[in-house]
Amino acid sequence: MESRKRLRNLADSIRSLLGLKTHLTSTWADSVCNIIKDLPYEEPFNDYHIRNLNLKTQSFEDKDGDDLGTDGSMIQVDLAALYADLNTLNSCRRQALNDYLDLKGNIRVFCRIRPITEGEKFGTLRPVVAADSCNVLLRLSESKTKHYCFDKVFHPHSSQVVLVTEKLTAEVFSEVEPVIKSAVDGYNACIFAYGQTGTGKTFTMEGKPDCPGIVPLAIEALFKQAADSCHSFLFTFSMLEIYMGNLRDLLIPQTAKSTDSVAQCLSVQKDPKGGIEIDNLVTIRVSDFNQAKRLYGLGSRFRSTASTNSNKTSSRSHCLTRVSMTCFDAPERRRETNKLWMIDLGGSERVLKTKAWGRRLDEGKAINLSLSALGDVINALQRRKSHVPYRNSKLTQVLTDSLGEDSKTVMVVHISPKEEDLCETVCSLGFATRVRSVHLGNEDKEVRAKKEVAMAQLLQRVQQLEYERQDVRKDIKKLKERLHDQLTGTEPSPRERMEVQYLSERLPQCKEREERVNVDTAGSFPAKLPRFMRPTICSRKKASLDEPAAEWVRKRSSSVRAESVTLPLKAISDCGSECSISRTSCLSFTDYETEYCNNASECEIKMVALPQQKNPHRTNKVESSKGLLLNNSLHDRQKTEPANALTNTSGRIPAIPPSQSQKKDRSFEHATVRQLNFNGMSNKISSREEFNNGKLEKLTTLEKTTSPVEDLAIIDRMQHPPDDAVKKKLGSASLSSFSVQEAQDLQEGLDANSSCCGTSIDHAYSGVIHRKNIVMETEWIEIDRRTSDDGADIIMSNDFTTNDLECCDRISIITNENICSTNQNGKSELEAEYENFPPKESQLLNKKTK
Ligand SMILES: Nc1ncnc2c1ncn2[C@@H]1O[C@H](COP(=O)(O)OP(=O)(O)OP(=O)(O)O)[C@@H](O)[C@H]1O
Repeated sequence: MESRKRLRNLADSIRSLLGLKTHLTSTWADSVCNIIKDLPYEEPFNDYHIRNLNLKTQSFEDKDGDDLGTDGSMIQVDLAALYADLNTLNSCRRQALNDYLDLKGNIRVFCRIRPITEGEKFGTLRPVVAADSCNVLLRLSESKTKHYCFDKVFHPHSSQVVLVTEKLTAEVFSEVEPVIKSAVDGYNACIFAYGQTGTGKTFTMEGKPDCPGIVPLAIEALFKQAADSCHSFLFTFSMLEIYMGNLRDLLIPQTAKSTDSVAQCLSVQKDPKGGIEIDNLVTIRVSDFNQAKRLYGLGSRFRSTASTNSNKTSSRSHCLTRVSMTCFDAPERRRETNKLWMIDLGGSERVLKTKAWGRRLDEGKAINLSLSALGDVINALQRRKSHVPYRNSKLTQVLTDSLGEDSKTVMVVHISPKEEDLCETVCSLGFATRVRSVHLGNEDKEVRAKKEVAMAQLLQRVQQLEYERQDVRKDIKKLKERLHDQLTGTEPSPRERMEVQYLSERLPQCKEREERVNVDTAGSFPAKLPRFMRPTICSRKKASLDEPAAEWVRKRSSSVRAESVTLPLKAISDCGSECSISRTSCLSFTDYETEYCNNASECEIKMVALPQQKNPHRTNKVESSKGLLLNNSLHDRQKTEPANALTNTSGRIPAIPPSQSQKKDRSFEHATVRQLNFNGMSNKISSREEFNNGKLEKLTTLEKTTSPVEDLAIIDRMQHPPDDAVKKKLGSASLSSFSVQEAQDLQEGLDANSSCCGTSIDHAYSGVIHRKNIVMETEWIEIDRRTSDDGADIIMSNDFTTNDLECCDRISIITNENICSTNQNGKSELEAEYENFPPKESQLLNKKTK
């Protein structure tokens, strides 16, 4: 009876859709229905969409019938129920988290106290800071103390990563994590590291290889949580610095001169709806954590740092790392595209104390000015002022759409425990209090205590929901496997049968929970909270609890959606990759090789795909090859510049492949840098350079191929100083970077431009963005990008770890003429650097951290 009614309705619908005037017969409708019913069902069963729910209903209805009660359809029904359950849990978790953050305040401020370092212990200094979990006590004098309150205080011994019950837990990061969850839920978010120079901002954000900081952990968490959700996300990565009020893209080769147009073409644009976009900022699509982490490593290397009186490797700019995420199939998210900003702010400093002058002074002033502007903006937001002075600095302009009521912000304020830094500590804590004060400042103790209880309950609920989600996901996985077995005809094992049995018993509980939650959300949440603590209409809207609110969110989201298109890239289309372009520029970051090149897109970016699999017959050719020279130029500007040493390539010196015993012989490592590099690369390429008539000459010869990793490890261990001849050469040499495969390609007359890179610092970077993304050098050269007093960017050296070696298929040598720029003592920076050779272990370690 029911099905007849449906058929009649269907006939009516079809008729009205087709606009037919004649009445369609039920026989015709029957036959259409049969056709529809017989259509193959192809769509993968991978989420909880309405289709599944319909299927569920239909299957339940048909259970009484004959043919739909099969195992396969039952599993599908169960899966649909589980997906629905997961969906419910997701919304509950999102809601609980938002309530929690509402109570905590959208701007949370933590304080981290730097430990006293080894050197400081032996001075006359004494710690002036005492702290408990939320308070900092500052001893201003013997009789006077000052008290500051924060959302959380990290003691000097608070470790970045700790081992708790055999599990690594990130102490600092765990406090930041709720913001990451909000980012997955579609909120814009900012995480700042603020503080006096040398107090550990970079340590907190970047960390070290053995104790990663907030940025790597946050990116990892983003990917994990996105994978755990039922949605598909598209992530893009960008990195820039704000140096002396100018935006610089850290993911494109930094030009040698800050006056270069490439360095200045980034500009902040605001669309009519308030969304902020940075024109020409390179945005690289990343599909997993490792890709993003590698990019972060690359960007960090190009950051402006310099030695100051306060910090040997002081960051002279604000470093902004942006991860944007887009999710099209989750209308309940706050925005379709949202951003997570992680910002390592430049160190605030008192000019009088640091005795900075010249460029260092200007940098310090620029940093202080923009920090002050940031404080003004956050303060205006906290006070809910009608005017928020975003336009007062580039930093706040860039963050306009990510700092505000509708965003989440965490600021970690860093202070030094030293007595001599007391003034700066007072300033930093004053800044932090100003940022935080209004939101929670005037609460009395009782109110605050109630709030704490409510927050603890909410947090507990979030955690509990998280566990439940994990359970459901496990169940889904099992059922999917079972379904797969069904489809492929594999017999279930007794254990699998038991699991399925168990799951079908669990499903009614899921349904129960769904109903319970529906009742919960219908009323106010959380019911036990006093009225002032319950979510406002606004926050309920934010949490998408009310249907009209969800509609509103959807409308809004279109306005904040980033302009992003995905294009198949010609050069790599064979490999099925894509290039995602944001506004003017965006790179897809796949495992294929990527190079920057002058004849590429508008922003001079070229994607190059080199064959991943080596052609076996090439090896022979390589063995027989002699005297190969690789040279390339990225920019026209550089093409016309005669300064590049690699253009002076007339000389040819036959390279003698070292014997195995030579490779292991440490004395062999005393040879010239380049020789060492390529000989180190498993005899694949031998390269020599010599000065002939005052000109640098370079010769590279391909030899035999063996595994590169093992031999490269030799380079890693080298700690010998360069000899005099090398030092001399470095004064005017340049950069070269190429892989064995590229050399082979060249040998076969393939595209020379795409096969190698490198004649200047820019090219060093092209060397970096390659399949394995490593620029490698000899141990005694470490990368440390500095900006000299005359504005030239200097890459002093490069560092790498043994882990890097494992995925290395490219070597770069950075020896740039800019290195010659002199320091205050009239010595070249490089010369000054070499005075310290051989570097002590501690020096190396110290440098590697930056
Ligand atoms: N919590 C910590 N534990 C161990 N070492 C730390 C900690 N915080 C800072 N350090 C060390 O102190 C030194 C300075 O730290 P860092 O470079 O991160 O300071 P910064 O605030 O970023 O300075 P700047 O603003 O000048 O860039 C580094 O050697 C770092 O390893």
